[in-house]
Amino acid sequence: MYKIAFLPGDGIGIEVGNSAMKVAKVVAEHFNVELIINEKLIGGCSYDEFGSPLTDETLQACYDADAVFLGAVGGIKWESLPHNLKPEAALLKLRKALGLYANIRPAKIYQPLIDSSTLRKEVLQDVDFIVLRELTGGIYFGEPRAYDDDKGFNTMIYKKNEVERIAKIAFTLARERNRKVVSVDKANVLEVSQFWRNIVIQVHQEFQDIELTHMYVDNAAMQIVRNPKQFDVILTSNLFGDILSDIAGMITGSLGMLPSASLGSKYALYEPVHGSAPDIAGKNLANPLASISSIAMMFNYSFQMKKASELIEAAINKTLSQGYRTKDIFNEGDKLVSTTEMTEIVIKNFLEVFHEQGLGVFTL
Ligand SMILES: NC(=O)c1ccc[n+]([C@@H]2O[C@H](COP(=O)([O-])OP(=O)(O)OC[C@H]3O[C@@H](n4cnc5c(N)ncnc54)[C@H](O)[C@@H]3O)[C@@H](O)[C@H]2O)c1
Ligand SMILES: CC(C)[C@H](C(=O)O)[C@@H](O)C(=O)O
Ligand SMILES: [Mg+2]
Repeated sequence: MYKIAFLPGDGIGIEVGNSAMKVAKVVAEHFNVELIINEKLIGGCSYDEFGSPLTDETLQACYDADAVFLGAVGGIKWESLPHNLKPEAALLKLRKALGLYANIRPAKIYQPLIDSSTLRKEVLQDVDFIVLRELTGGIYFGEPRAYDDDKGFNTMIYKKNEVERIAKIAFTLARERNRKVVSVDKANVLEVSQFWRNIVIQVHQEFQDIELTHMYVDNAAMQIVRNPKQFDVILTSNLFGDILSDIAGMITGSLGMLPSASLGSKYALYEPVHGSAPDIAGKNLANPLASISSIAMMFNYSFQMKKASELIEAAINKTLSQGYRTKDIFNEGDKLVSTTEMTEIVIKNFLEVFHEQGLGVFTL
């Protein structure tokens, strides 16, 4: 039995969150696992209901769960609230409270989408890398921070143990992959980045089988678009990782394709990389695949159900190879479908790949 804290949030978070839960239920049922889904408010909708974007009740539901799924938070309606009441503050507080310092954002090209990107096919073929973003430190959390009529400031700060633990994760992940880590920083300008680089080099002493290189963040942004195949694991700080992972999103054709896992020593949260997309919210247009793929990561990392995770990914691939596309990845000749239709087709394909593999009575 596994407990999921389900926080759909705002905008398309609700639509793609529902898709994710539908898939999770079907997958669990077929693997003979009981899922208990505990739905709670977070973000703007929580502010509207309780005057706070993150309540103790929601936080407690996350502490009590085996895994958290979050849709997205934010929207125009809440943009002028004070910083601590903004929907986004809830997400940051949640990440910090759960100690989710390691954010894994895989950028992998789904073969059927190779012609849908704004980038050329030859550039994209075989691209498969991870942006490993430090998630509970850096400028997102540094003090002091404030603004008034004359000035605004934030503090980019990293402590030794924060860099050490994320660097260890990077090298460990690389060991299971192609054994290459590029640490991305701005050491030519920022002291905090020089410190980051020094610590990464120190940690690397214990991982001599892994190739370590360093790259400035401006160059890295360019290299991801120029030649993404060169990357295996990109290790970077909170702010740089936020920006680089959206760039990496375009490799997959759309932000709506990019999943993520945020892990700490005790808790785990899964969410699509994209936001609440106010421009398409409530129209059944959103691409649910980033969320469904985040569910695949949940089954893999939190429930240790690798087979289930692989079959979800196989179902996504099959759906795409059949030509089904939401609007964000649609090209002439494709079959245009809504969020809910895409979800139903992925579920149908999951059932097919499940039975094709002769897993009719799969028990863990
Ligand atoms: N994790 C989160 O909750 C999260 C992440 C990013 C942004 N946000 C918030 O979301 C709000 C909107 O931010 P934004 O517009 O900069 O970023 P966004 O990711 O919401 O949208 C950027 C663009 O991508 C499109 N898009 C995003 N996800 C899509 C999907 N699944 N299917 C199809 N198209 C998709 C949108 O329509 C939009 O054109 C803001 O309030 C922001 O703070 C939240
Ligand atoms: C909504 C915002 C707080 C968040 C971030 O900046 O971390 C988002 O952009 C993301 O990438 O998860
Ligand atoms: Mg972001």
